[in-house]
Amino acid sequence: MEAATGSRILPQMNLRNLNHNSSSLCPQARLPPTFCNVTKASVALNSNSNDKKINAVGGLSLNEKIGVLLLNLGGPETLQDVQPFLFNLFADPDIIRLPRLFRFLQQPLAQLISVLRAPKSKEGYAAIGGGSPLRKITDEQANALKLALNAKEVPANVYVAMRYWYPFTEEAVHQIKRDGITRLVVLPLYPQYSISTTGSSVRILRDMFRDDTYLSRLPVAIIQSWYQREGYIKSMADLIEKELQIFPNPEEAMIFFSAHGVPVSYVEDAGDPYKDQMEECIFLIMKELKSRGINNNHTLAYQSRVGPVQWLKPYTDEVLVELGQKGVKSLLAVPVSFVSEHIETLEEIDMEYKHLALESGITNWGRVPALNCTSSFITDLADAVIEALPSAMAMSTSNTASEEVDNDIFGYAAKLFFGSILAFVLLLSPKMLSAFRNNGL
Ligand SMILES: C=CC1=C(C)c2cc3[nH]c(cc4nc(cc5[nH]c(cc1n2)c(C)c5CCC(=O)O)C(CCC(=O)O)=C4C)c(C)c3C=C
Ligand SMILES: [Fe+2]
Repeated sequence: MEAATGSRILPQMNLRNLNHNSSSLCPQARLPPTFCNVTKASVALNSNSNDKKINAVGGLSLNEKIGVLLLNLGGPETLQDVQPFLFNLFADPDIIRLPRLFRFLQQPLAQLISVLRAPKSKEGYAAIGGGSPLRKITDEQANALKLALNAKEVPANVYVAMRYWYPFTEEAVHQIKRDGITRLVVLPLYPQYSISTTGSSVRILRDMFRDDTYLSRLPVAIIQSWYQREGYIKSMADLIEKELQIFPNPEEAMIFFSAHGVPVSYVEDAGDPYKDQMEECIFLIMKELKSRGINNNHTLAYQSRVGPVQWLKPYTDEVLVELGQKGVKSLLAVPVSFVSEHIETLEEIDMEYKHLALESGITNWGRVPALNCTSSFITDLADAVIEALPSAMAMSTSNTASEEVDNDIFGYAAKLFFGSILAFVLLLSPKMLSAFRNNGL
């Protein structure tokens, strides 16, 4: 079982500094073991007496019908879609994290915030052509991945499951059932794990799978994060190296990693490993660049904050101004949380941040494109799928992470207390609500 135990999808298990309350939970974010430990999962496969005919891919049966489920966020395709898309996003308890007692406020709050936010979002989508390119690019990535898997003699169907817009996760899962898939790999298109992205999509998958006879028996492997994979790191380094060549003095350009932010409370209270994984990811990309003789200065900042709470710092807009004031003249922006072009690269970075940087004294601006269908990257995703396949096992029906956390009386009391304050602030303070109209306060 070399593919499962030696897999490069496992090293994230070694991350320090993660917040675990229970040894039976997954280090990524208090998930049940089924969702994280592919090494354990491989035991289940070995004990499957139906696997008589064995093929080259980690001892799989030749009769397997393999599926790959790509998880992504989704985006509005037209300006009319923007408010309902935002409603779906803010109605997600992994995005607006209310304590249980206040969950009844989730939908009314989502309605309110989506209506308040829609004008600002619409402006952004209008500036990039009237809608998100995410569906088109994700479909292209799915096709490219299918071809890459075929080239490696692993025929598979590749499905796209969006969290907040079409094609919704439910549609993809129904298609998987209709196609009679017998083994599934779940691959989030987020290199780093966050409760708000991969965590949220996996939570709804788990709910769907638990309640369905066919799905609850389907062997599934979930790749929680893959930012450490050599193929991904090298592909990112290739893009950076190429883009640096465009600067008049490439060695003088500051490499500016701009990651999507999350509220600080995700990391500090809920144990989101996102920040640790992001920092390690940047370290690995810089190490790869150094091995190629590229020793530019670099920095990491967080973009796209929404609402009246503290997000991960430093903030991209503030750092850009500071760098300009300090005399940095050349800057290469590198979006690093996401592998497709989307509103936050095409509008926020290419328009808003570029404008701010030039205004602050930076004269040479560059931006690394998103990986999209870069062939070395797609080939690496295909390898990740193949390595994960042998470890697929049926999803367990054990308690969900949130149920376990909610059993903690002190956590519950704290949630009640902070929840009351949050509800008060959100519902009674129009000033705070206005924060959702713009980025941050
Ligand atoms: C309010 C909370 C939000 C959290 C937490 C969050 C985390 C998060 N998001 C991405 C990637 C994407 N976000 C996108 C759109 C988007 N995200 C939020 C809010 C949060 N994101 C909003 C309100 C929106 C809508 C756009 C806007 O109004 O600013 C998208 C889709 C972009 C598209 O082209 O349609 C992506 C992708 C990550 C990686 C992340 C946490 C790590
Ligand atoms: Fe987002």
